[in-house]
Amino acid sequence: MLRTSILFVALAILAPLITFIPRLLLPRSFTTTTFTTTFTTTMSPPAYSKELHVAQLAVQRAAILTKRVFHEKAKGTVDKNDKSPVTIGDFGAQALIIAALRHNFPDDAIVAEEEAAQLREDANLKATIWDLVRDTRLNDPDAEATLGGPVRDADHMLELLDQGNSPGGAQGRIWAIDPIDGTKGFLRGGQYAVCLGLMQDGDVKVGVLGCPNLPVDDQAPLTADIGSNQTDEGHGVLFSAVQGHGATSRALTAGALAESKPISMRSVDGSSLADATFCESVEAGHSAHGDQAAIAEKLGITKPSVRMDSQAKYGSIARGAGDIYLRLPVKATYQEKIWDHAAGDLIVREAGGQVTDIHGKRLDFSVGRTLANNKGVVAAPAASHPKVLSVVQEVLNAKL
Ligand SMILES: Nc1ncnc2c1ncn2[C@@H]1O[C@H](COP(=O)(O)O)[C@@H](OP(=O)(O)O)[C@H]1O
Ligand SMILES: [Mg+2]
Ligand SMILES: [Mg+2]
Ligand SMILES: [Mg+2]
Repeated sequence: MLRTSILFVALAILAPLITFIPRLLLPRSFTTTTFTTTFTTTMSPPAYSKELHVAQLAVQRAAILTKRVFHEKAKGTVDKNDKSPVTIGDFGAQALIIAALRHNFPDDAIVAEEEAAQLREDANLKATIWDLVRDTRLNDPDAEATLGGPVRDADHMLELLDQGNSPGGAQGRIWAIDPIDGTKGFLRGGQYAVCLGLMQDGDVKVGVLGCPNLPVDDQAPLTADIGSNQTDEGHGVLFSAVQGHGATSRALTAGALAESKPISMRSVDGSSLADATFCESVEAGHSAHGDQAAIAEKLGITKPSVRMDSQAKYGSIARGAGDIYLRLPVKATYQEKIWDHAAGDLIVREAGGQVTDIHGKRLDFSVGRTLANNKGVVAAPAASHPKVLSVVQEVLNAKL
């Protein structure tokens, strides 16, 4: 009897200590939900995991729509005020992505490239885009439910499209959407990308790029050619990155996410640049081909440049299919748009690259809808970036 009482008293004294000491020893990321009774622990989810998941599915769903338009002869092209083209694919993809973001993150701000004004004045255009948006869904019911299911009606589609009008800036959570980057490539039958990035206080935290016309194989040689059979199973890549967690690629699907693989840039240092592959825009109006050729020559690069539309360039160098991406300004007054770079900048840096402007400054996403504080883009493996940048400056200074 006495022994049992002593045991009870000892247990009463020890029990709180047994539950308290392990809490002191565990890192803060562990939550001790039912610790006192069962000693089981659960890890808190990695940073931005929900945002990443929603972004990946939203890009996949939008890419289903863009692929349908890509394979049609009539892509419903209209000219925007700045004379650049926009298609029914751009509008439809943007509406679908904003619908998914609004469903999951109703309080977040959105900076998106397109707006609904032209659709409000053109009933046929609105109806054509609505047909596409209404009929596009992921073939996995859980994945589709994650995105909130179909858009309600054509008028709601217009309201969604116009919700990408945030001025951007340095505060809070802001998504950047380029529903089709490389619209000119899209129209030509070349590369294009569906792009989505999340910024927190002006810093890119999540980046996702859907590239329907890139080969799935990370090792496939870098080429502007998308292959003779564009519906080929071997095409379509989804690149992703979360700040501090590396970059991945996976096959782009029409339903649930495929398995991912980590990606990294090739290790090219300043002394091995002769073997490097550099890529640049197809459009001569978007970057200075002549300056870029002079830089490549000074770096001792012998292979011709690979010309490719869209942020597929960022994805391609991030997975080591190419090495350097140069985007030197054609016009001193042009301001790059944040949606043209947010996702790609993070994916390249998380894959072991460095991305700066021609002055060596990191791209600054905190000053509005454009990269007003930057000029041009120089992206390269981190070890060779200083050398590439010094040659960029040498060539540009020689012109002054
Ligand atoms: N003068 C210019 N200089 C640099 N970029 C430009 C430009 N005019 C348009 N662009 C941008 O270049 C993007 C395409 O890049 P790339 O040449 O790498 O394919 C376009 O995106 P959209 O196609 O989304 O409009 C557009 O925003
Ligand atoms: Mg455009
Ligand atoms: Mg773009
Ligand atoms: Mg675009």
